[in-house]
Amino acid sequence: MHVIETQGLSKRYPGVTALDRLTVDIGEGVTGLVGANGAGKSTLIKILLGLADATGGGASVLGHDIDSDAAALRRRVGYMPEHDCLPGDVSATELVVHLARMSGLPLDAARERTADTLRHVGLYEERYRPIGGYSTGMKQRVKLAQALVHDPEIVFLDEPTNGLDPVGRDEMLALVRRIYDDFGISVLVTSHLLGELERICDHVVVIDAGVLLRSSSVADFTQASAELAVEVTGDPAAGADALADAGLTVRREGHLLLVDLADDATYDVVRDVTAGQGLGLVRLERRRHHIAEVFEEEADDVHA
Ligand SMILES: Nc1ncnc2c1ncn2[C@@H]1O[C@H](COP(=O)(O)OP(=O)(O)OP(=O)(O)O)[C@@H](O)[C@H]1O
Repeated sequence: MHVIETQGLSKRYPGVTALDRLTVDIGEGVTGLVGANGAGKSTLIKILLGLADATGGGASVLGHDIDSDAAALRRRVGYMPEHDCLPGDVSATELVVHLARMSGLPLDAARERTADTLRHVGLYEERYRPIGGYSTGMKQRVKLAQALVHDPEIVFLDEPTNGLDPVGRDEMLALVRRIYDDFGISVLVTSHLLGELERICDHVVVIDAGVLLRSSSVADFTQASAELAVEVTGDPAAGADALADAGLTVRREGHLLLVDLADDATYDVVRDVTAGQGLGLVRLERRRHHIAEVFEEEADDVHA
């Protein structure tokens, strides 16, 4: 089932085309929306939420048309905006309870859901202190909590790792993944960093200057290459020579030997040759691409 469908969706500002006839279907799970700054990620989210009007084409979220059925749609979605938009003089608890009530929850349920959600995102005693004194990481968690408190079926997270240090990024990415794994809530998450999305997403949509470059599963993006990574104890140069003598195509990358994988017999040849040379085999694995490499290759093709 598709949770998001767009057909020829466009958004033109005077002098700028933020989205250019975007047609894409997005299924359940965690989907990454990737693109450089200004690629049109926030614009797409705002249009899907009904916060901005498209200038062409159409879209639906959870089967609701974004134009004719926007109120019903908004009851079922959560939104974490990109920029800092939190009032500094109220606590996380006060803010999230307030927003839960605006989403229609009775007071008792709003309080209970707020406590659960803030605990889930990792805010504990601090939740009673004014938000103005929070770190960036804590503010991002409050924004995430308010997107989840009314138990939506899909959440839009706009650059949730923005401004976080590496540890904070890892924690936030783990939280994002758990939104789907623990609660079955689908996620559309944006980032300009391909590498971080490949770790947590099932599917990735890449846009550039408002144009769809690619939409595919992360597994397709990172499909195994026809190359074996071999690591041996001892001198890698000797290992490379011996493998080449055995008829394999080998190149060196630091201490790794990269061997063209002709067929399954290549594994046996590597094992026998390294054993014959008295080299211990530390690693023998089929290499996987990283999304960033694939993306760079495609970008090179486009610009060639
Ligand atoms: N209200 C607006 N008026 C005019 N141009 C706009 C407006 N909002 C966005 N744009 C332009 O549309 C393009 C897409 O912007 P958008 O914010 O969607 O990109 P983004 O991929 O989310 O990037 P970022 O991560 O920097 O926010 C940019 O060129 C931006 O300058």
